[in-house]
Amino acid sequence: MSEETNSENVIEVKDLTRKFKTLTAVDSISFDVKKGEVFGFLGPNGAGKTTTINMLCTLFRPTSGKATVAGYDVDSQTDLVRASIGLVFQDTTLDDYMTAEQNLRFHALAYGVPPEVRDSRLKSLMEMVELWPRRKDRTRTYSGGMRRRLEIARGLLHQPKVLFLDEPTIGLDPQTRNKIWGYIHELRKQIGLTIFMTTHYMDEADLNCDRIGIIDHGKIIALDTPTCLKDAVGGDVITLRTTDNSAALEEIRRRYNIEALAKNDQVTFSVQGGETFLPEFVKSFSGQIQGISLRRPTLDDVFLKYTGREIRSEEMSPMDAMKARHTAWMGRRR
Ligand SMILES: Nc1ncnc2c1ncn2[C@@H]1O[C@H](COP(=O)(O)OP(=O)(O)OP(=O)(O)O)[C@@H](O)[C@H]1O
Repeated sequence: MSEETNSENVIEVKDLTRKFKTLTAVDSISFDVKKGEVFGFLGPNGAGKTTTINMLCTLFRPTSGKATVAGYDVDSQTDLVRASIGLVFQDTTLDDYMTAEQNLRFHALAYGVPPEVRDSRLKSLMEMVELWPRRKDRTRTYSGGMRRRLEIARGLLHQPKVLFLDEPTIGLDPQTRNKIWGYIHELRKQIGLTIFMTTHYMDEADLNCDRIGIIDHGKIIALDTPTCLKDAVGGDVITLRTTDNSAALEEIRRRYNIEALAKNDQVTFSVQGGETFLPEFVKSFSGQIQGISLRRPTLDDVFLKYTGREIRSEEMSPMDAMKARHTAWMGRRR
């Protein structure tokens, strides 16, 4: 029996925590995702995105806290949660020696898709991801982009309420990335599917997500629509290079009461009405300006505002990330 508390929310997360020995990978996070939303989970490598997805998909048990997906508890109603979700992970989980169609048929059997709808569903999903003509080919002959598209089709075969996508566009060419976003938006429009996805790509999240949660060191540091997150940066972003950046920081603080950030030989700060501020600033600045630019804030600026760091500054090794994901896929609930 569903325990849904708010029919609008397809995912509800309260104080969810996951520890690995002494490391707290996810640290008491709380958020909700509404039906039909494209919700993006954004953060640097090792921030806790995949661990969160793994808990919501019932692959990892929470250390503490609670989460429901489609109204079912991720810890005590795992089978019901699994039947309600589709999964697409970064690393492929297709069987290379089967054809694309066999991979999908196998999934349909495993998920108990009724035989009378199996063929028509399979065809329409393979057509959606433009792989119907290649259905008889073994997936080991598929490109990375084709595999990801097939995995999306497979994840939808049992008509889940939520599709979880872990870095769905990582490593793909721009054309395939656009296609994948096209499918996601189409699915949301046609069947009101809820999408929960993780990404490092700030620009994609900005363009495509209804709301974004930014996670860092296991904690959600900001959560809102992309527009509201960027508005909170406080205006236009000015980036300045001078011969003496500490003197520049001091002058900006003294004259404008703004705490600028010095990073990578640059000083960054934000102001309202950048177009009028900039010429006035250049005229009256007492130091030597080597370069200056003005732009609208991006989600990178949002991350910088809340953490004082750039999102790409901390990278977990690819091997580390692969190991974590492999462990999850082996299905060991730990
Ligand atoms: N199975 C595991 N055993 C031990 N530590 C783990 C395991 N899985 C993840 N971790 C650690 O938990 C932290 C969060 O990892 P997680 O994979 O959730 O981050 P992420 O934000 O998804 O990173 P990425 O963007 O690289 O996928 C990292 O420090 C990672 O090393």
